[in-house]
Amino acid sequence: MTLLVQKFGGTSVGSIDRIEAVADRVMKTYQQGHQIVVVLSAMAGETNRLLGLAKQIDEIPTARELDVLLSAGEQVSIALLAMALNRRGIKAQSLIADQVTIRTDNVFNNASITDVETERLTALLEQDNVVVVAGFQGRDSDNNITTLGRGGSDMTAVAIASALNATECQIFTDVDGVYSTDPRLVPDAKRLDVVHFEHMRTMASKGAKVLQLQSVEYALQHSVPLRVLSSFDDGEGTLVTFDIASTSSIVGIAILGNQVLLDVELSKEELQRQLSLFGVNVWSVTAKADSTQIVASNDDLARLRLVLDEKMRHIGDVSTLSMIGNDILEYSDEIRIFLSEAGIIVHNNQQQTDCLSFLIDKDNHKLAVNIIHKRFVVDQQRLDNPPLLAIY
Ligand SMILES: Nc1ncnc2c1ncn2[C@@H]1O[C@H](COP(=O)(O)OP(=O)(O)O)[C@@H](O)[C@H]1O
Ligand SMILES: N[C@@H](CC(=O)OP(=O)(O)O)C(=O)O
Repeated sequence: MTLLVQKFGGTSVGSIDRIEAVADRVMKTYQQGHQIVVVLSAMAGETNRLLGLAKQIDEIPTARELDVLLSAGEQVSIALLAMALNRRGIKAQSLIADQVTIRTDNVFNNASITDVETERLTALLEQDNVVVVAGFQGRDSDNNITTLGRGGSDMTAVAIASALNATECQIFTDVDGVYSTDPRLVPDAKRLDVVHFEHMRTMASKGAKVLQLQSVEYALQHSVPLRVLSSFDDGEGTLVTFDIASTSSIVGIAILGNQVLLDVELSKEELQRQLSLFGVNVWSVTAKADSTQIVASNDDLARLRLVLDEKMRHIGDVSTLSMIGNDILEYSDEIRIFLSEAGIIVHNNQQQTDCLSFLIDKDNHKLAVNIIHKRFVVDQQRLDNPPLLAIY
């Protein structure tokens, strides 16, 4: 008998019909003789709806109360799925994180899991229950509700899979695996059968939101077998693996959107001091002649305004385009030329061993990712693997 942890994201449980479809899928796996812990996100749009309510009260709501509010979304979806399974004659119980217990540190809104108790999960599994656990939430050492940061249900699933030594942690979502780039932006994107953990980590850190970054890092550290699958269709999905199996040097392209480029009339040192004092994280800090440019998340704009006030000027909405793979640093100049020929301005660029990143205007990111993907993924793979000549 194998033990599987199956996580279903917001779109996969976005309506009663979708929850019924998840129940059918879970029932099928259960009837094949597997033990299953299901981890659910809130129904699609629900976390944002709750966030919107909070912002009507306060643009920067109290962090503790925000977690009490946002964690409510997952409590709804787990109860509905457990009911749907019960109605099918399957024993199922839903548990919020506090009931499991899933312990975290005390960083409200962005907590890290420190420990998952297995006693209650194991007891329920041994009594043939499907256990349906609320993702995204935990409990700190003072008994407060915490949440794990956006996309945090992936983290819940991986931590439970690790604690229970599950055979596989399966992340079911609205695409049928990890692609060479976001298939919603690039119709030509290719599904990867396997992707190496290190590359997956870089892709997640650069905006490929199909897996949450912390969950990939946790799975890597704790050797949790991880697979991304479609909750809509059957198929093998993408296995995130420790073996290096990729034949081509370029693995994929990630886009990190929702960023702003800001110019601040402060020295780099003074700005960094202010940011760390107020605990605001920014992605890049570049000293200019009389000011400092930073790239930050749009979500932090209200807090940055509070800290920096009139010293801060909003230059524009930007995105980071990153190409990930082995031995790719040699492509840097070629990509810059290619982008400039397409009329796309590169505000800044960075490189690390397996990744090249370019900061571009948000309005250009769809065009940029499409042309870079065609030139460096589709055409390159054609060159690497020419089609065999047909012999008649
Ligand atoms: N390289 C990629 N491969 C697959 N999907 C990607 C990639 N990059 C971005 N995505 C996006 O990730 C989405 C799935 O993540 P998310 O919306 O968080 O799902 P869920 O609601 O199931 O947690 C896909 O719909 C797709 O648009
Ligand atoms: N509901 C949370 C947690 C989550 O993981 O959601 P999803 O799996 O839909 O990305 C969020 O919206 O961030």
